[in-house]
Amino acid sequence: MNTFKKIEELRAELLKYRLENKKIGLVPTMGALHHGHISLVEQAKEKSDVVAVSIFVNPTQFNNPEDLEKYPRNIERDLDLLKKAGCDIVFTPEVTEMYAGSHDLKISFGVLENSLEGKFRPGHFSGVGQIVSKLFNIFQPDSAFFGQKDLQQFFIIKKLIDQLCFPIELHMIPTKREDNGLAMSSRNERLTQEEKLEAGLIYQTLKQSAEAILEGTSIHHVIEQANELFEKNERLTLEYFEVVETENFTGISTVSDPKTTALCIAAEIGKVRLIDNLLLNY
Ligand SMILES: Nc1ncnc2c1ncn2[C@@H]1O[C@H](COP(=O)(O)OP(=O)(O)OP(=O)(O)O)[C@@H](O)[C@H]1O
Ligand SMILES: CC(C)(CO)[C@@H](O)C(=O)[O-]
Ligand code: BAL
Repeated sequence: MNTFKKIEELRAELLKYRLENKKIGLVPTMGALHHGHISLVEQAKEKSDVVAVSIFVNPTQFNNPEDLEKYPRNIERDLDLLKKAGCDIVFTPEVTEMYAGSHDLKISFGVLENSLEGKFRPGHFSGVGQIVSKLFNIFQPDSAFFGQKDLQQFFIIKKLIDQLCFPIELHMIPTKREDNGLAMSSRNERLTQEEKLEAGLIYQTLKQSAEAILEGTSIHHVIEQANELFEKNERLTLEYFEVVETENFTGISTVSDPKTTALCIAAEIGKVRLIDNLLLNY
C-alpha cells in the first residue's frame, strides 16, 4: 500500500496504473475508519483493479467549528485497517495542499441543498461538492463508492457527476450497523458506551416508522409518534425526522413510490450529532 500527501506525486502514481488500463476505484473518507468504511473498500476491490482511499477532514463542509475541532482522527490505525483490507493507494493531504490559493468558487445544488442536512448545516453541501470535485479531478477514478448512511450526500454526488459530466460510475453501499442498529459512524467514537446503547433509538424509530407506513399508517401520524418517542428520552434530542422523496429531499405526506421514499433522521446525544435513514423498501 502506497501513501501520498502531495497531489503531484499521487497523480504520477495513478498515471502508471492508467497506462496499464487498470480500473481505479475511489473511496473518499474523512478517516477515523470503521467497518462501514471497510465495506466500501471491499466493494471497491470487487469492482476495480486498484483501490484508492482518501482521508481528509474537509474544513469547508463543517458549519460548526467545535464539530471540526473534535472530529475523531487516528491516522495510524486507519492506515493499518486499510492495509489489512487490501487497499492500494491512500491519499492523506494537509489542508494547505487541498486549499492552496484562492477558493471562492461555490457549488450550489438547488432544492437538494435546502432541505434536511443542507438546512441544518448551512454551506455543508457546497463544501462537500467542492472537495469531492477536487478529489474526482485529482484521482480521475473509473468508479466511486459512497455510503447510504449519508443518503442526501449520495444524491448530491449523483447530481455533481450527472451535471458536470464526470465519467465515473457511482456506487451506493448499504449502511453497516452495530448490534443495536446504531449506524456506524466516526462520530460514535465521541459517545460513551451508555450513549451508544441509547442511540439505538434512532434506528428503532426508523424501522418502526417504516413498518407503520407500509401497513398504512399516515406519514403525519408516524412523524408525531417519532417526536413523542424522542421527547420521552432524556439523552437524545431530535433535530429532524422526515419522510422525503429522494429526488429533492423534501417532505411528503403520502407515498407515491416506496423505492424513492426515504425516512431521514438527525439527532443529538451529548454534543454529538448523528444521522441515519432507511429507504421505505429497505
Ligand atoms: N455505517 C456506514 N456504513 C456504510 N458506509 C458508511 C457508514 N458510515 C459512513 N459511511 C460512508 O463512508 C464514507 C466516508 O464517510 P465519513 O468518513 O464521513 O465517515 P462517517 O462514519 O460518515 O463519519 P461521520 O458521520 O461521523 O462524519 C461516506 O461515503 C459515508 O457515507
Ligand atoms: C465525501 C466526503 C469524504 C467529503 O469530504 C465526506 O463528506 C464523507 O466522508 O462523507
Ligand atoms: N459523513 C458526512 C460528512 C460530514 O458529516 O461532514
